[in-house]
Amino acid sequence: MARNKIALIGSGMIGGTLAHLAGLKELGDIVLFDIADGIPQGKGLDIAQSSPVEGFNANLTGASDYSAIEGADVCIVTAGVARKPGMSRDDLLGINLKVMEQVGAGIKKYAPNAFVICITNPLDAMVWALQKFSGLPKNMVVGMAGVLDSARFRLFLSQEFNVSVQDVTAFVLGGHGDTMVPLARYSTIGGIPLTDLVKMGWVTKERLEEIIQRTRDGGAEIVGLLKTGSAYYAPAASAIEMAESFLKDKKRVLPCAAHLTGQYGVKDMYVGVPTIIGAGGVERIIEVEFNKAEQEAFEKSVASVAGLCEACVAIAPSLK
Ligand SMILES: NC(=O)C1=CN([C@@H]2O[C@H](COP(=O)(O)OP(=O)(O)OC[C@H]3O[C@@H](n4cnc5c(N)ncnc54)[C@H](O)[C@@H]3O)[C@@H](O)[C@H]2O)C=CC1
Ligand SMILES: O=C([O-])CC(=O)C(=O)O
Repeated sequence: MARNKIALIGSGMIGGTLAHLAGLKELGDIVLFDIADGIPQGKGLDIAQSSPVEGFNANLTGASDYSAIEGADVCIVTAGVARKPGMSRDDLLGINLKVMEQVGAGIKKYAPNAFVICITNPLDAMVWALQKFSGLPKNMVVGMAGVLDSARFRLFLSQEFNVSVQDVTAFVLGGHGDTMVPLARYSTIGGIPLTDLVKMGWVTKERLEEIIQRTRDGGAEIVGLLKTGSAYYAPAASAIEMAESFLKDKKRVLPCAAHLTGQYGVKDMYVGVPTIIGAGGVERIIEVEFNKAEQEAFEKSVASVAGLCEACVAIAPSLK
């Protein structure tokens, strides 16, 4: 059986890490693409030279021409710019929207059957625009954010409770911005909801709220430390988990920015919700019940994403 083909559109910090992880996991042959000629070729060659040491088999190539992504099974999009300290993700909208238009055209022409995972920020608006620019089926275009935000929440919880990260589950839904919605009721330690752990005296409500706020600020905390850009190891690992679920038809239950057609009362927008990802792309959207406070927080987050989509339409009226 021929190997899968994985196209990485954008070969910066996340793109390079994606290529390394996809190689180590033998997910398929990898094409790195970037407009900065030399970078994708150099990173591809460097990672390929690690393969005899690590013992993985994958062809890695770099390109600055979209024809190289022809027939890709998966495209992971990180093309664009990242924020620096003092900026919000939303400040990237104007410049990255133009990048999504080019990327969408390239995918439409050369990889119309691919499963597309968008990472570029501001995530929910960019994946929405990318789907429209590419014209690919909505279930085959998805945004990565919830897996990352939930991983951050899981790490902070495992540290707080001194338990293995493997025994912590978490759901962070809504938009990938300051209004994201970490759900304590649907996040667990060994299957026990955090709200029960508060009742059991394992953690106070106030301390849990601090951990939730640190999760919301997780991206900014790293931007503040790195100063030159944003997180890339955990974002890459998160997108690889989604790609693997598609390629191996694992049907993982993962929070992703998915196209909504009325679920959660939202229409024609991408927002973070629990999904099932398998060979059919986003195969199912899981609608959990919200209590009043959760509903209000989710609606606030959706309103913020809607504002960003409107800002996109103001720049690119064809998106309407
Ligand atoms: N969704 C999420 O959870 C996360 C999203 N991000 C976002 O991911 C994006 C990428 O982050 P990094 O890899 O750290 O940035 P980076 O700056 O290291 O890499 C971006 C790459 O895109 C390339 N590029 C720019 N315009 C292009 C175009 N028109 N066509 C093709 N390539 C183009 C650049 O040459 C550069 O190599 C940023 O927008 C960042 O905000 C970052 C972390 C998490
Ligand atoms: O914070 C940023 O700009 C990058 C990002 O989305 C994250 O790490 O969550």
